[in-house]
Parts: sequence; C-alpha cells; structure tokens
Amino acid sequence: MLRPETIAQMPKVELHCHLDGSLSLSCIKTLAKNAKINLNLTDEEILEKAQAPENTRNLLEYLARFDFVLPLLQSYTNLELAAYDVARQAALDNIRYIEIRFAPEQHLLQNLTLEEAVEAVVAGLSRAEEDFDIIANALICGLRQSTLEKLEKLPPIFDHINDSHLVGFDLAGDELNYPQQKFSGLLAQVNTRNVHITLHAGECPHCEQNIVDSVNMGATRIGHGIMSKNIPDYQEILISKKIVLEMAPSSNFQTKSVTRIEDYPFKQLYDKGVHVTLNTDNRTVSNTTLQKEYGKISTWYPDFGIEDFEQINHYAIDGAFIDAVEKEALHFKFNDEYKKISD
Ligand SMILES: O=c1[nH]cnc2c1ncn2[C@@H]1O[C@H](CO)[C@@H](O)[C@H]1O
Ligand SMILES: [Zn+2]
Repeated sequence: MLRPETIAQMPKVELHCHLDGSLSLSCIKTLAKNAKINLNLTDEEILEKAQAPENTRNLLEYLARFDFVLPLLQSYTNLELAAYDVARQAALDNIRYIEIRFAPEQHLLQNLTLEEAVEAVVAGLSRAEEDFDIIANALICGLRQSTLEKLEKLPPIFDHINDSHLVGFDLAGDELNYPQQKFSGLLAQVNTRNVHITLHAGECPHCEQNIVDSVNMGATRIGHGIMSKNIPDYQEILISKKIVLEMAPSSNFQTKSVTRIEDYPFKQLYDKGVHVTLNTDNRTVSNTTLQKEYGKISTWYPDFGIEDFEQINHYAIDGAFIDAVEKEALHFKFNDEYKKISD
C-alpha cells in the first residue's frame, strides 16, 4: 500500500470530472453571492445538500444532487469562476492534464446562449492554466433525458466555437431509461465534425449493451463502463480497440453500480489489459479528490504499485483528446517524474 505522501507526489491525468458536481464550498458561496441567492445555510448544510448521502439508492438519486448548484451556474461570470475553481482543485491533486465536462443546456436560465456558456467555461480554464501548472480542456455533455431537439443544437457548437480548449463530446444523465441506441443520429452529427467522443455507458446494472453500442457509435473512451465486468467478449473489444475506461470508484459505489469491493472490476480489467483510468467524476457530490481515489485503489489492491499508477496515467494520456505532439510531451514528463518518485 502506498503512503499518502507518495500518492500526492505522483503527477496525474484526469479525464472524467463534471464541472457542476465539483465546486468547492468557498466557490459555491461566492457564486451564490454573485447570483444574489441567499442560501441561508451553514457550511455543513451546504455540503449536506451538495453531496450524495451514503444511502443514495441509484444513479437517479445521485443525479438529483445536482439540482442544488445549477441555479448558481447561470451567468458568464459564475461559469468562468466555477471552471477556474475546479481546475484549481485539480492542480492541488497534482493533476497536470484534466478534461472538465458540463452540459451547456443546463446553464441557459438567465439568457446565456449555448455558445456563451461554453465560452465562459473555456475562459475560466484558460485563466487557471496561467496560474497553475495544468492543462485544462472542456467537454460538452448532452443529457440523455433531454429532447432530441435540444440535443441536436449541441453538435453545431463545435462549428461556432473556435477554441483549442473545447475538445470533445459526451452523453451523461439517465442511462437507466435512455439507452445508447436512441442517440445514433445525434452521434453521427458529432462524428461528421471529427469531434472526439467519450460516452457514459455501462455505469448501471443492466446497461452493459450501451458499452458496445457506444464504441460502435464512435466513442474512443467510455465513462465508467464497469458493467463490462465478467463479459469477456466486451473486454476483448475494449482491449483490441484500446478503448479507455474512465472509472471513478467513489461514484461507482454511491450510485450502487457495485456494493462490494470484491465486485469492483478495476483490477480484473487492468490485469486483462483493458485501459482503465482513475477519475473523481464529481469532487463535491462524491466528496472526493483524485488523491482519495488513488488512496482507495491502493488500499483495496495493496499490490497495485507506483508503476501501475504510472501505467494508468499513460493510458489516460493516450486517451486524452489532444494531438500527438501534446501526448508525447506528457508521456515524457510523466516518465521522468515517476522515475524520480520510484528512485
Ligand atoms: O456519473 C454520472 N453519470 C451520469 N451522469 C452524470 C454523472 N455525473 C454527473 N452527471 C450529469 O452530468 C451533468 C453535466 O455535468 C450533471 O448535471 C449530471 O446530471
Ligand atoms: Zn460522469
């Protein structure tokens, strides 16, 4: 088992982090003030509302926790501050490259356009890049439970926003009731634009089919994908296509995708050669940091050593939505820094 100080030293990549689920307490209070919303809550009460409780029963109850922060994220200023805040927290986790995702359609209650919402997030990430040793990019999420009419407004955003920080597309939300098949037309519109795709899939019991459907629709990464456990055919597909799984242990237990450590497939999949990675999913809703997620993995699998953590970071770099030159630079940096930690 690794010491927390060792984990803290390790440079990290995070591919799966939701903006709205990851706001720090101080940021939430600032956003409320800016939005002239009187929360009238103690710090403990704010956290109680923003975090998913122990007894969360499923993904839908987990997702209900986002209702608390969304009213605070309706202006350019607040979205910019929020993006900066999440990238700042990531830098504290010694993350050198992060992709932060959000659903623009949830931020239009006060007259922002979809494009303005994206511009605000990108501006906050750019500002964080100036202040911290981090590269921070943005992904746009569509929500599965949304109407197709609303979802079809998302692919054209990639025509209108010409900023290198906007790097990919995701589908999040209610996977229990909205299977991947429904979105083949939408994803075709994303694919024609050559936009990188990662999709939440196989996060809940009985959702395994979405994993292969997502790969067939152009996803090179899968959000969670834990239901590929015990399905060798699916694992073969993931391995042969080098699909990256963005796993998030705390979140996966909270949504009750798994309930026992023995059933968590991280090590099983890693040992088989699936390109697994570690992520927070939602720092606030899941009350976590990437440091804590690495700590859990190190406790559950004491043999999972520094070289294994380095390996999953190289998997993450390979799967990142950046060009080959940027990947090369990150691989080089990580090789060098992990070598120093191991010495
Ligand atoms: O683990 C998850 N699975 C599916 N959807 C999620 C998860 N975490 C967050 N969101 C959804 O993504 C939206 C945009 O960030 C959030 O508002 C939430 O509804
Ligand atoms: Zn997620």
